[in-house]
Amino acid sequence: TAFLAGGNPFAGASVYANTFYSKRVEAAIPKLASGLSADKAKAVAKIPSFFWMDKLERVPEIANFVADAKKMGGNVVIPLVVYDLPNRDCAALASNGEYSVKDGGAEKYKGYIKAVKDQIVAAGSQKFVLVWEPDSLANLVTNMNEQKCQEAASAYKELTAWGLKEMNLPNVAIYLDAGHAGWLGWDANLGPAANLFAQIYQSAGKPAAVRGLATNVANYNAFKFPGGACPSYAESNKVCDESRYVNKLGPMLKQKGFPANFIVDTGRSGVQPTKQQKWGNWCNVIGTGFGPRPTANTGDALVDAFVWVKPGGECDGTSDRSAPRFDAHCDSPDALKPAPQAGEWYQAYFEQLLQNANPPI
Ligand SMILES: O=[N+]([O-])c1ccc(O[C@@H]2O[C@H](CO)[C@@H](O[C@@H]3O[C@H](CO)[C@@H](O[C@@H]4O[C@H](CO)[C@@H](O)[C@H](O)[C@H]4O)[C@H](O)[C@H]3O)[C@H](O)[C@H]2O)cc1
Ligand SMILES: [Mg+2]
Repeated sequence: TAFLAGGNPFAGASVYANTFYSKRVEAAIPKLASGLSADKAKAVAKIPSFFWMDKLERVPEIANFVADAKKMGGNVVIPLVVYDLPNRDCAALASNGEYSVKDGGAEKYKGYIKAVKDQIVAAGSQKFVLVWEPDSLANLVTNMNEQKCQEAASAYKELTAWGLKEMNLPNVAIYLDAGHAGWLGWDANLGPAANLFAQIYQSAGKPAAVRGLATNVANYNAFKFPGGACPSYAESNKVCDESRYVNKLGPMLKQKGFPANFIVDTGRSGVQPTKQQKWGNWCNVIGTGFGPRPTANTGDALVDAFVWVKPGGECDGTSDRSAPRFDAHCDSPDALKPAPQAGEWYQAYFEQLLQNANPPI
């Protein structure tokens, strides 16, 4: 397709920093703890992060971004996350979505995808980069023991292949979510993961709009671990950073007929090693900082860009044991508390990221 004819959709492009996030940062400034710089917070509002369409009612925001992006002129890409599968986040409780397989969720999801497609088609030549359904396929690799994942597995696969065909548009570049080094980088998981991603790509008819995979979305791993040695929490997993993960997975996928490129979420990876007590702890991890700034100059031919997919300051899940969607991971000793519901603004977490940013903001 025209957009991807040149290969890397981020090359020579400016990435749109959306007004939904910048408004949240503006509102955070008067509440900043003393000692934190309002100017630094303002600077973060201009760093592009992805907008998560985590419910149907958020889809019309796209039109606002398209109008706003027009003012920038030049080669702009609008970054969005498609994130509303039925039985979403099937192995966890914190980010469950509005649709469930049991309750006609597959048909409702098709309505959601069509609503996104309508907005993208209406945007004419405006270009979009889509991260596709964080955690979904990764959960099918490692969590088929979870009842909600078992129940959703065929829906995840069928709806993903169907959705990619629907979204195979000339002004779209798509990266399927591929978990991260600490999730699928283990020897036991790499093969099954490569098989599943290649299978989905084939069953979707190898869509030209699919550029590859997104890794480390909403997680904290380094792209390249400082000094090369793996942190203790990586235990026996030698694939302990995203650079090793993509350079292992990429050739496996190419061999299976899926010539994937990658984008890596560096939004919360500024502090290494992290303070995770267990590598599998994913919720509002303490001590983290904004990481390497978004760029297409990654130094790795397989990696199109470093991106900020999880918007820093948006919560991973509530720490309130009595609240809906409470997941014990968010009450872990290495999770910042008290935390609001997933997706809500978490002021203290935003301040933590700002304080610990590396490189500094
Ligand atoms: O050979 N060995 O010695 C060996 C040892 C251990 C092995 O097991 C592996 O251990 C890993 C942990 O170390 C597990 O990885 C964790 O899996 C969780 C889901 O279950 C993920 O959670 C998601 O995180 C998302 C944000 O990233 C959230 O948005 C989402 O809500 C949330 O659900 C964690 O990131 C991810 O780190 C693997 O499954 C597991 O297979 C395998 C082999
Ligand atoms: Mg989550």
